Amino acid sequence: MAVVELIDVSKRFHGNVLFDSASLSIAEGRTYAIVGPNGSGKSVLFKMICGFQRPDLGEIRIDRRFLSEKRTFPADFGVIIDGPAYLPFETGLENLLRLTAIRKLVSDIDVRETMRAVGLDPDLRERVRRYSLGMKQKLALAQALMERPKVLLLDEPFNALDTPSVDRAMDLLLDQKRSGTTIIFTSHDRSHVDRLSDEVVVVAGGKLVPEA
Ligand SMILES: Nc1ncnc2c1ncn2[C@@H]1O[C@H](COP(=O)(O)OP(=O)(O)OP(=O)(O)O)[C@@H](O)[C@H]1O
Repeated sequence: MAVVELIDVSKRFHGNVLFDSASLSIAEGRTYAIVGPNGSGKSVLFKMICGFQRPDLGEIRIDRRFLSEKRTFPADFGVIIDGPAYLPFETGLENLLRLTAIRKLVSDIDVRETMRAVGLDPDLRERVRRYSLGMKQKLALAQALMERPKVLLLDEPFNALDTPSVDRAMDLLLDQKRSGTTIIFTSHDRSHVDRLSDEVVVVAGGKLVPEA
């Protein structure tokens, strides 16, 4: 079964048609790059997959294994969409530990290890409010990866990262891919798309079209 399936999904805002009966099937263990110009609807697509926004028409099916018991949104996905809201007066580690305390799937040691893996010092006393753009992006990556989800939904995961940090993030995601994680991501950088993806899907004319 597909991990995520979009069936004839339509979505518009104030007459601006983003999706017009678009369909897409995401197979387990594959990595998909979603590409398209600014404003074409990539972030809206991700929000619809997560259940933050609803399609006007059509259906989005998520494999039941990834749905939490009482809810209909995919709790078991690791997600980066629109920089998550952190508590500005707490450190990066404190913010992440608040999140892992909800489900208790991983230990404090695991969280520290994930922070180091993305290039953040877990013992840094700096409050998140003082973080640079790149540090916030690393925190978002750590947040998405820390509970070792089987599906990653990453809107611009390499945004604001310097070259060594992009390489580090890329290696981490390639590791995830090798271990069978399903990844859906966007990037405006073709070299990132080529290095990471198995499939490229283009948002064009309201449809989701596999790149030839
Ligand atoms: N909640 C909303 N209400 C009204 N319009 C919205 C809403 N969310 C998104 N839009 C509009 O939908 C369009 C697509 O936005 P989206 O952020 O999905 O584009 P994108 O493909 O991710 O672009 P980029 O490459 O710049 O990140 C934009 O014109 C945006 O203004």
